[in-house]
Parts: sequence; C-alpha cells; structure tokens
Amino acid sequence: MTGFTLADLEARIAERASASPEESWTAKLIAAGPERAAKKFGEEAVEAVIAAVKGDRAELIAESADVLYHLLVVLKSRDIALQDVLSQLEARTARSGLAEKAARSG
Ligand SMILES: N=c1c2ncn([C@@H]3O[C@H](COP(=O)(O)OP(=O)(O)OP(=O)(O)O)[C@@H](O)[C@H]3O)c2ncn1[C@@H]1O[C@H](COP(=O)(O)O)[C@@H](O)[C@H]1O
Repeated sequence: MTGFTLADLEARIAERASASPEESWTAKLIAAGPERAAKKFGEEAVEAVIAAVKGDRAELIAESADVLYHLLVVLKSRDIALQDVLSQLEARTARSGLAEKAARSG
C-alpha cells in the first residue's frame, strides 16, 4: 500500500470507535476505557522493545504497527487529536533534541 498515513489510521479508528465491541477491536478497547487501552499500548511497546533488541526486522515492523495503532486508540480514548501531537513535534523542530534536553535539565 502507498500513501497510507497516521491521519488515515486516526480516521479509521474514529470511524470504528462507534461500531459494536463484538465486531471491532477498536470499539472493544475504547468501550473498556483509557486504562485498558493504555495497558495494551504498554504491552505492545514492550514487544517492540524486545524485537528491537533482538534485531528481528520483520517483528519490529509488525510490533511498531501495533504500537502506533494502540497509541492512536489511547489518544482517541482521551480525546486528543493526532494533530495536537504533530504540533508538539513541529514546535520541537525549532531546536535540536540535545538543546531541548539541556533546557529541561536546567
Ligand atoms: N491496525 C490495527 C490493529 N493492529 C493491531 N490490532 C489488533 O490488536 C489486537 C491486539 O493483538 P494481540 O495479539 O497483542 O492481543 P490479543 O491476544 O488479541 O488480545 P488480548 O486478549 O491478549 O488482550 C489484535 O486483536 C489485533 O487485531 C489492530 N486492530 C485494528 N487495526 C486497524 O483498525 C481498523 C479497525 O479494526 P476494528 O476496530 O477491529 O474493526 C482495522 O481495519 C485496522 O486498520
């Protein structure tokens, strides 16, 4: 597939959020509440870490997809738009990560 973006996935999640929890994983997670979605996101993140440490490329790609999908579900469950996260990232492009870290640690 080409041209598929995180914004497309966000729209798909918003669409499925109102489906029946019996037929949609997204709806099931959202119905279970932000804590459940966050727990699932954490589990997927750990699986991505394990794949990265192992150096298993295919597994890391698959687990990264799970992480991104579940992060978007967490954001949806807390009514945060992907654009809010992107705006935060855009603001950070004004300076390097090292300069930002130095400013934070005082
Ligand atoms: N990208 C995804 C996506 N990635 C992962 N998953 C689901 O995330 C779940 C978690 O997988 P695991 O194997 O870790 O967990 P599990 O063993 O099934 O669950 P547990 O019982 O252990 O909690 C699986 O059911 C996967 O199918 C996803 N479910 C949905 N999407 C997207 O959301 C759309 C809508 O899906 P539905 O909401 O299910 O219609 C899909 O068309 C996709 O575009």
